[in-house]
Amino acid sequence: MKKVALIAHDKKKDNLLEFVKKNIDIFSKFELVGTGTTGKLISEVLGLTVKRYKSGPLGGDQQIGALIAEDEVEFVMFFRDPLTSQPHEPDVQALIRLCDVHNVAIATNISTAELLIKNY
Ligand SMILES: O=C(CO)COP(=O)(O)O
Repeated sequence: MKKVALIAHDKKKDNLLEFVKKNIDIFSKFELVGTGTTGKLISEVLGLTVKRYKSGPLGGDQQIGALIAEDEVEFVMFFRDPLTSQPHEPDVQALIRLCDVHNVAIATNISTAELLIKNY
């Protein structure tokens, strides 16, 4: 079973939390990985085991990108905040690029996430 990656920018964390909670039966079937703060929140609030990497601005997006490059990731939920400037925007773009390079599904908003999760 491949991993599922969970990432959200600060203003989108509640949305991701709500989405994972709503689909907890599906998410609990996967090995979950996430960036630092997102992973902590999901494991603390929902009680799921999430392997946490570094916080996004400190390299977490790149660590998740490395898992994608190793073909270890089934899909990515990355709820981005397009209205707030991110100091690590190049890392965000690199992660999305690697999803395209390796043909890994990535949902960057709830509507896409809803469609994606219907496959599972
Ligand atoms: O910044 C992020 C993704 O780019 C997310 O990082 P955190 O989960 O540590 O907030």
